[in-house]
Amino acid sequence: MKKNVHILILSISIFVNIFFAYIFLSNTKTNSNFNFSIIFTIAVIAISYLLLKNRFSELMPVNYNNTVELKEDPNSRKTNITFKDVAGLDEVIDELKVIIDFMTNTEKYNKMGAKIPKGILFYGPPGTGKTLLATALAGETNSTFISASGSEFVEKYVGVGASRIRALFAKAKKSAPSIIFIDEIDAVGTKRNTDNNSEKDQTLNQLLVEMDGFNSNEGIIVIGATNRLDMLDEALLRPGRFDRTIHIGNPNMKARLEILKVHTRNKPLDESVSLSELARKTHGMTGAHLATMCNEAAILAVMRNKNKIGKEEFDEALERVIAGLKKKYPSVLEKERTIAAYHEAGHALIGKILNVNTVEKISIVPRGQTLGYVLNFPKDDSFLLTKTELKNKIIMLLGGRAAEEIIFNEISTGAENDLKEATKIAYQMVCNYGMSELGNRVFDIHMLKSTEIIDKEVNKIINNCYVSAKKILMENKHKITLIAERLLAKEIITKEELESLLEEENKLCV
Ligand SMILES: Nc1ncnc2c1ncn2[C@@H]1O[C@H](COP(=O)(O)OP(=O)(O)OP(=O)(O)O)[C@@H](O)[C@H]1O
Ligand SMILES: [Zn+2]
Repeated sequence: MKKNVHILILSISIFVNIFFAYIFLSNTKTNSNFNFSIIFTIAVIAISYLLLKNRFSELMPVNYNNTVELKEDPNSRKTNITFKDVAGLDEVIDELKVIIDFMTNTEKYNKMGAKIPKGILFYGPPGTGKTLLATALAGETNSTFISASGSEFVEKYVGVGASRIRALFAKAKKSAPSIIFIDEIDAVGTKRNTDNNSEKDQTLNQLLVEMDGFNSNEGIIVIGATNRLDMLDEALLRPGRFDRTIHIGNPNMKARLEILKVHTRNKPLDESVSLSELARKTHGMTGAHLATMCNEAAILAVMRNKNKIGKEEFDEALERVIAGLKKKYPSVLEKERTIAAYHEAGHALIGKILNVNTVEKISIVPRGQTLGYVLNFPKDDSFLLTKTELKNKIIMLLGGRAAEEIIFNEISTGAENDLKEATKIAYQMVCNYGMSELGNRVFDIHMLKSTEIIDKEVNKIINNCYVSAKKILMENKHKITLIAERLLAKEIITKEELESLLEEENKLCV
């Protein structure tokens, strides 16, 4: 209520109070008047008291009054962060542009009867910019950014998770256009139990109900973020809910350079600082690490009374971040990176020499559990594979381990998936395709009393293929080194780069 109205009411009630007190004192002789005066006086005093109480409580400091609602909710705000603040995620940003167009030109889509996704799910390692990207999307579309964390529904608000979800959506509708961002959505979104009764499941059910309940043209987009896509309940990923999933991975060297540029944008840098050199040295780091590193370097420069941040500060800041990382993932940065480079070079070189698949890209940018990978596709959609083609596949799969053995005289656990795949193909050759010395027949492994004869044939195939892999790589040892060194310097080699690298080498050898 407005302050002036309050004062007016108070004055009137005091005046009426005095007036009736006067009537009461002058009319005590008649009983009915007496009773009326008493009741009325008490009522007026009570009303005055309540009004006064409210007035005082408004004047009290906020923390004495625990029913006061925060006027400015820090979790719901307009933001001026835009895509200019997000670096190295150009492909993701391109994908999000259609959402921006929808939120800013809703009519155009409505006319065509086009439905835009209600929910987008960002998944990938921590610190890669998922929250930042969601905030920037709100900034670009001038939407209200409403954020919540999945864990707060089940930890902080035990028993009220479902109603918090309802409130979240109600707030979003009231302040549309808006973006609801639910970080750590896995805390509420993991697969449900069959009894559906737990606090988490009730919260998840409410989230599903709310997502079904709003219309995509109401100007609300829900963005979820998780590091564990595999743990989510499928119901969340159904059309009309989080039907777009976007992977946000660790940045490669080019992306790291862009991120460094963003985080040094308003920092005075000394000429000695080379951002590309820093991008090269920060392999395995996320955007969050890079942001921390730039900030640490700036703090060091202030402490040293410098007016510009120099190379020394960056080197020291880098060491601090790496020291933190090393504690978390011992030796991921140098030793494993080198092993990964030679391992992937082994796969790629054999793929190229035996013409197995088209090698599209070789990378040692860590992804999930793997430290590197060779992206390769079959040359055509062939339905049939020959025995030689299957064997060549196995040789290529074993090329990673063979390269490790040749170069380091030691093997690592990095070949686990390769071995699984190679063994699977070898079993199929023996049991399904009749491609072993056991003849042109199939075997149902579950019907056999002993798998000894099968295992023997499988071992023979694998061992022969491993010998072939080592032979090929030994004959081309300098090429493995060439590819691995390029990988260590650039992290990613494209199909074209691999071709010209090997061509140059061939010319030199002629
Ligand atoms: N691509 C990027 N461009 C610029 N800055 C980035 C980028 N990625 C991360 N950062 C910096 O790191 C900070 C933390 O990133 P953010 O919180 O968005 O990561 P996240 O993926 O949401 O992590 P989490 O999974 O831990 O919530 C950002 O505020 C920003 O300073
Ligand atoms: Zn491998």
